[in-house]
Amino acid sequence: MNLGRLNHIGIATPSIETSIALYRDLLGATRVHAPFDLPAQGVRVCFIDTPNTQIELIEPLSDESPIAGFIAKNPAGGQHHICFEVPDIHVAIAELGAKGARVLGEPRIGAHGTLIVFVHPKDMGGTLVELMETPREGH
Ligand SMILES: CC[C@H](C(=O)O)C(=O)SCCNC(=O)CCNC(=O)[C@H](O)C(C)(C)COP(=O)(O)OP(=O)(O)OC[C@H]1O[C@@H](n2cnc3c(N)ncnc32)[C@H](O)[C@@H]1OP(=O)(O)O
Ligand SMILES: [Co+2]
Repeated sequence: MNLGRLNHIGIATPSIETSIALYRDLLGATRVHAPFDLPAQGVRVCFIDTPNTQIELIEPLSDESPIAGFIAKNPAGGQHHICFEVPDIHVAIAELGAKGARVLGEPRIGAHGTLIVFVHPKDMGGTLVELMETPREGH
């Protein structure tokens, strides 16, 4: 598996609008994309561009959201996951499994429209890691 670029840092929040204001007004973020719902993943998402990666703000869409538990434990939100690009998600899954790491669920389409999976935080030193298949040119 070739670990690629840091595609985004996932920040869980109880309110995407509140978090947008923080990044825009406190940190001077200038490229804030329009928020959108990702019902299949149980989250509302907003990408904020930085020069070398993105911030991915994620807000639970319901109590069944995979991040509802995180927000219950961290009511103000906080850093949730980091996402790296990989050339081939299936190769990554096979190699991680062969090394005994738990890959959570089946690959599914993420917020950037390519296949993603998550590695259990307990197998990555306490950090929830998302792997995302590198977008093809022009996508
Ligand atoms: C997909 C759209 C978008 C994209 O980029 O394309 C996204 O990234 S959306 C992101 C939201 N989706 C996910 O996070 C899916 C993967 N996550 C999961 O399956 C769960 O969140 C899971 C399994 C990591 C945790 O589930 P849950 O919170 O229900 O379980 P526990 O509370 O029992 O937690 C178990 C254990 O893990 C620790 N934990 C939980 N979340 C995190 C985290 N974000 N970072 C680090 N550690 C985490 C939790 O503290 C528990 O540890 P323990 O020592 O047992 O208390
Ligand atoms: Co993500």
